Amino acid sequence: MTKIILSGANGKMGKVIARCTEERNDCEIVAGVDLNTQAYSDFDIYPSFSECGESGDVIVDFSNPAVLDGMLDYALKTNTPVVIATTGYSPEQIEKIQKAAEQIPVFFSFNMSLGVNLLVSLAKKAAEVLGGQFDIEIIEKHHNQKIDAPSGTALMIADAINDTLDQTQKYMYDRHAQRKKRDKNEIGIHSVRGGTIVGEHEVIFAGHDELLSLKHQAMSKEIFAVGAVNAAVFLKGKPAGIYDMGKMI
Ligand SMILES: NC(=O)C1=CN([C@@H]2O[C@H](COP(=O)(O)OP(=O)(O)OC[C@H]3O[C@@H](n4cnc5c(N)ncnc54)[C@H](OP(=O)(O)O)[C@@H]3O)[C@@H](O)[C@H]2O)C=CC1
Ligand SMILES: O=C(O)C1=N[C@H](C(=O)O)C[C@H](O)C1
Repeated sequence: MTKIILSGANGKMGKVIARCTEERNDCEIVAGVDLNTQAYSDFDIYPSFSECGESGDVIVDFSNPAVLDGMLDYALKTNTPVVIATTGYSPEQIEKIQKAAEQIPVFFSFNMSLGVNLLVSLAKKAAEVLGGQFDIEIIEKHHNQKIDAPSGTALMIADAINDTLDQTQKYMYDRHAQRKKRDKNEIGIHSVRGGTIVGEHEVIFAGHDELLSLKHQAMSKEIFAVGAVNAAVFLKGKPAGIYDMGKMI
């Protein structure tokens, strides 16, 4: 039985995770952390990690970048593995996560769905073949409650393509102020926000008279919850290091 501490317990994803663990017999939530400490299930919710009086086997985090420092302090002090799904981190925060992974197991992915993991592989393959000849643009669409833009997944896809193309690409987030043609070595990244869109990511490779499009559409938040809970069960007992979807499936 994997005992989970749920960070962001009162958020949209936190509540889906709580529901998802109730249907499983290999894990349970023993405590939550959230600014809103109102309990809705049979575990207590603490306002911060420094006030969390429980211990668990793994922390699962869908919260806010502001939680990172306190969460990593707690995880390092108590030697607790962490599944980090939150997006919107600064480069310094990402470095901090990587440093923590030298001491504890950290599962870190901006998208916990199976399909996006495959989309990343397909986009890398397409970039290998078409990079340099086709223009690459990423369009992400999310609900109107999302705080960060572009999405963590859009950046993860762009980084994977850029790795394949030997870091030759610049990211272009906004052409509003541009008074020039598109640069050959750029990846355009565009964000749409509206309604209850769960999450869509499309990568287009636009060439002369032809266009290739790779698209993933999330139909529910459950796909992320299932991936994150599977990651928590997978992470228990693993040695220190950085893990992602590719290492789990
Ligand atoms: N990797 C993946 O597959 C996925 C990642 N995500 C990411 O997960 C994160 C959460 O998403 P979602 O559940 O939709 O967002 P919500 O805003 O619904 O939930 C976040 C929760 O964290 C709480 N919170 C914010 N700041 C703090 C703080 N300083 N200390 C303690 N709790 C805090 C919020 O409280 P309050 O509302 O009071 O601010 C809220 O209850 C986002 O970064 C999102 O991008 C989402 C889906 C999939
Ligand atoms: O905030 C969300 O909802 C989501 N965020 C993640 C991201 O920023 O990529 C993943 C998913 O698309 C849903």
